Amino acid sequence: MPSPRRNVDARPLAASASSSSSGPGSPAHGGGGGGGGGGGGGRFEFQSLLSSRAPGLDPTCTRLRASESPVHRRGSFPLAGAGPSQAPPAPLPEEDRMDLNPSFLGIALRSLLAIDLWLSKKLGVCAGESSSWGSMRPLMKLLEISGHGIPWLLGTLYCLSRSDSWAGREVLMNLLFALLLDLLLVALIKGLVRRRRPAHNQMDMFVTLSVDKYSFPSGHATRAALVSRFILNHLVLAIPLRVLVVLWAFILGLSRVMLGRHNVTDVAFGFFLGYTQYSIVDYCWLSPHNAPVLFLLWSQQ
Ligand SMILES: CC(C)=CCC/C(C)=C/CC/C(C)=C/COP(=O)(O)O
Repeated sequence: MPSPRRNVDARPLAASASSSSSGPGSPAHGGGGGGGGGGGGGRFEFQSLLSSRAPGLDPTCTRLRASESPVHRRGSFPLAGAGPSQAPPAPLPEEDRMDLNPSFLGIALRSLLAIDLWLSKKLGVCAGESSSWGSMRPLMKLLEISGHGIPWLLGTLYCLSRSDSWAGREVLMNLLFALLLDLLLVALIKGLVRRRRPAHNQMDMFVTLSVDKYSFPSGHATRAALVSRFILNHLVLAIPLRVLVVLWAFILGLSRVMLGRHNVTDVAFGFFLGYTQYSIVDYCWLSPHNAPVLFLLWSQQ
């Protein structure tokens, strides 16, 4: 649902004509059709509406022969009083042409974004104490801490310091590597994309980095997917516990939207990124064979 970047100037054409031919709002400047003319023909639809409906306009507009019509002369627009000696208006800037003629991909992305914003707002039922599920907010915030970077980093370091087997150390060393890689990638993408958190979010999170003012992707969702995949692959757990790990990851992701911290796409991409990060960690798996120095250093601590 593309929306024209500039509003349509509803002034009579004669009034428009008195201003600059490429001024804001003037069709020559790319002001799209008022009736939702974001499509390729929006500019000309707007022009023909004006020339056919507005009474009392300069007759030079209506006297235009078909061959002089702007439909035939792309990039120009007839102006009241504009004589043949006047230079034709400059052609539309490239970015305006793209705006008026959005690709299928552009429309699909904008529609997805609109659905995303609408759904995220609907699901943000714990965004504030006065929200419809506001009483659930403390529970959601507890879940938030369960997926925060600090407890996971400190917990891993603690277990590493207590581990007395090489196998245990190897797994924990890789978990530490995974958590650091996750922090780095999420910070990098947040800094590049710079998508603002939803307007209904209250910024009352426990210890954040400066990039955490941005929402894409959700760091909690990446960690949930990464850690749960890691646990499922490296810990021998009974089936009910495995189900619990998957449920935790899913509910943690959902809670990000319910708390109003994120839009749905932030969480969906976060899950995808976390899942992919595990594949990277698995591919670069650190062991005493390929990273002996790391393991020796740690064992001397
Ligand atoms: C070693 C180091 C740089 C630790 C920093 C740990 C830390 C403060 C992580 C931030 C975790 C956080 C609040 C992420 C934001 O999650 P979203 O789901 O809101 O994106």
